[in-house]
Amino acid sequence: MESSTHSTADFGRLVWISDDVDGFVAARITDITHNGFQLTTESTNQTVTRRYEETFACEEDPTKSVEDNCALVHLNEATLLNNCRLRYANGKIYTYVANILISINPYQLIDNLYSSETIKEYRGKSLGQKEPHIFAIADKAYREMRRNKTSQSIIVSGESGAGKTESQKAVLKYLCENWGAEAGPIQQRLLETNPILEAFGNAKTLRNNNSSRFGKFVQIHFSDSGSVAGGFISHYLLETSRVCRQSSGERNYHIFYQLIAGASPDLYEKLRLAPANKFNYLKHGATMFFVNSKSSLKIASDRFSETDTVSDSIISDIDDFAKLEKALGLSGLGNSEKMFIWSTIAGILHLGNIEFEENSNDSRGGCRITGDTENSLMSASELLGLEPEELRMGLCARIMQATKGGVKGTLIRVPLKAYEAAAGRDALAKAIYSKLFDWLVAQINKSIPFEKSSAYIGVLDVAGFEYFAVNSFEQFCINFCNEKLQHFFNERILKQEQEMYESEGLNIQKIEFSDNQDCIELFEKKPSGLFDLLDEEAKLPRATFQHFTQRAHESNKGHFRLDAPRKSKVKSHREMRDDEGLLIRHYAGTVCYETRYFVEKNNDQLQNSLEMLIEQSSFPLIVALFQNESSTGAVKTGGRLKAVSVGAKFKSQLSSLLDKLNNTGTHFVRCVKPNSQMKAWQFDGSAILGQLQCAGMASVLRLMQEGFPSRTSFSDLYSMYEKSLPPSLARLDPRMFSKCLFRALGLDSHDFQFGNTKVFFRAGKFAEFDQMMKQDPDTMMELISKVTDWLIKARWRKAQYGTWSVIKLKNKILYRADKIKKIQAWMRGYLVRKRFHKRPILGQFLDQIQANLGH
Ligand SMILES: Nc1ncnc2c1ncn2[C@@H]1O[C@H](COP(=O)(O)OP(=O)(O)OP(=O)(O)O)[C@@H](O)[C@H]1O
Repeated sequence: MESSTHSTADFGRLVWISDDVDGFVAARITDITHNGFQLTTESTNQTVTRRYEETFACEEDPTKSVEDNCALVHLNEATLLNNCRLRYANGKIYTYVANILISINPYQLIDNLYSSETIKEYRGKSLGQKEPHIFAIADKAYREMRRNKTSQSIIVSGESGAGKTESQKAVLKYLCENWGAEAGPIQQRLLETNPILEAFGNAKTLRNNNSSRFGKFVQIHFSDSGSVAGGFISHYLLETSRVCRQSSGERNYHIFYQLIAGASPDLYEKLRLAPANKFNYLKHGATMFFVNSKSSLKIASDRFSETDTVSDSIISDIDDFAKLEKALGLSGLGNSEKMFIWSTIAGILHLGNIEFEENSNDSRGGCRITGDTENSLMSASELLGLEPEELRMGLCARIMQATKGGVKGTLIRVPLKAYEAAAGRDALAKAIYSKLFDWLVAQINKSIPFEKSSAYIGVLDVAGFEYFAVNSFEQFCINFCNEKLQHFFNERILKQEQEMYESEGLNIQKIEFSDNQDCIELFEKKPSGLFDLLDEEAKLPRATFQHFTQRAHESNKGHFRLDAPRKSKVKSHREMRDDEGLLIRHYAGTVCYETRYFVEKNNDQLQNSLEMLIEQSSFPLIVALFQNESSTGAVKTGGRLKAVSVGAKFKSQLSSLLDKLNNTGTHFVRCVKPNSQMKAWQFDGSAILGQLQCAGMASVLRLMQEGFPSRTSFSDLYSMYEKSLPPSLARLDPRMFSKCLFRALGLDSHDFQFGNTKVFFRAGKFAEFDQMMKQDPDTMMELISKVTDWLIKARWRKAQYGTWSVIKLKNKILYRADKIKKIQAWMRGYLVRKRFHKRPILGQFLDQIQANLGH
């Protein structure tokens, strides 16, 4: 609790205490001990004790909810959780914490929430003027882009299934519907990017039926006149391991099922498709289709692997395939390109069905393709434009360059063991899929070009912090990304904010927050950083994950953020050897990474023989996929192409992303997953609290409680109004003008503070601030007339005061003259009395002397 001193006045007071299930429950203080409280819980009437720091101040009326959390008297994580809970129970998924939007997934479509009518209602409205909404954030970003002439980013974060992608789609829709009309077909194409990205980049996981397995930054570019000019999508870290293997209950990328469900009979036949359970790359995960009972399209009965289906409000395999076809067409892809995509996807499925066995006839210990999967070899070759024999050779042997023995540089064929061939096959499938994804994004970008952009609004949607029972290289990269974003958030919201208060001379108490720079350095510092060590390991002739892990521990001995797995609180992690895992203390919690496949996953380059094989494809598009330098992540060094590891590529992508973010105005949307069962309107307090904490909301709340989240400089405010000002106001200096504006609006002096160059608003007062900053002529004229009125009244008051002062002064002067006369008279009398009073004494004294002398 904020105060450290507690007295009997606390008796009977309601506070929030932590609770394993609800996050916090209300309880009344019944006694105070030397280190904590004794309390009775409100709901269950139980007596409990808690340390002081485990209790949080509660509002006088805990049933009162507010749109902006900053309007509460006590800003802490308990009141935030309670406010969100109350709002969610009333069907409201959005809540502000100052300018940050919290969005809690309803897991149900809410009528009219994203309709065109709602879009109209939010246009031009300040934050706080209407109910909290993602549209209000989009509108704010747009207005700030126009006003400040700088690009803006909306950073949408949250764990898987929290609603990031839906939020991003809503922003896109809002911007396109409001300012996209002039962009013509580009607007439609921008909106149609989602079916393509989702088909190839989303999959059903245990946590989300439509989980994006890649990160993206979608930029909408605007012309000088403020209309949508085009767009650009950057993507990060597609989860390629999913192409070959999924956990039980999860699916591969949607496209595989969509193609099986939606292909016309001819296409189905041509691609030699079959139900999902006939393909190795699909059958280990869930094989059911997503269906929509209301759809007019029905999946042919012989395409089902199982009778079970899944229904989801958003996904339907057969309908989504139809949408995908349309979207690809809108993006400018013709029938031949679509056919290339379908045959590549089917080719990957058949490739996955090729199996290997050791070849006892091969004296060099090689393997061969099993007899009953020869058909799959034929199908895969045909669909990928390869010669079957070339594919067979490419898979069963590796081509290497001789470095000793014989002529140096001679190519030699090294036969592979069955398991090595299977690994090569999977690597090939993953490489083709990820290059296809890169190519599709590049096609989308080509279809939404812009000639001239004056600024953009970018929406960042990347996976939030992840922590599972087993954490591998994917979580390692995602969590590193989240550390970087958290650092950015800290810098933007917390550190810079406090520095500014100081430089502006505002007396705000310093808020402590945990700086995660040391954790970032653990990952990226040269040469001891984990990414660098991983790259170094790959250069060794006998690279092993154990050696990498050992070096990671040795090079970072004593690092606060790194420990051996045996220090973990989880038993299964403690059983890991020191050279098998890394225990990393992230800002959001400690994660134990199993390093087993780190080296392989970091190096996803295809063996030369497979790369050469693909180059021989008779399909130019397949060849082109692998020739695109930017998609391979290769860099030119001294005229030669040098392969870049996954980690190094991701690190450089992230650094350019952060450069972009640093140069834009930022808006944060924190998405929250309300429960792990994906149930509509179920609020699991404890899980939600954990997410709010991970999102750094506790420090924000403390800062907001003390600080002033909205501000503008006097000169900006003045210059915004300058052109419309009448001469009587134009004469004022910017600071004076701002003061007049504030007085005219009747703002309470407690709600704002004047700094050296800026004026600041308290939390919860954004509506007034934004009203002032709105550049629409009507509002400006209204405000100017208010200021003029106020100024006339103020001058009249001044004149009145002046007259009164003159009259008062005259009276005062007369009064004082009268009094002075009295004082003078009294003084004169006193002095005279004093003089003559002394004489008799002196006379008596002289008489005495004479008498003495006479005798
Ligand atoms: N605003 C919303 N209204 C209705 N349903 C929603 C909303 N937001 C999310 N959902 C539901 O939750 C599901 C998951 O949302 P979404 O895919 O946006 O999560 P995500 O945070 O992007 O997850 P991931 O990181 O796994 O991609 C959606 O498919 C949808 O069913």
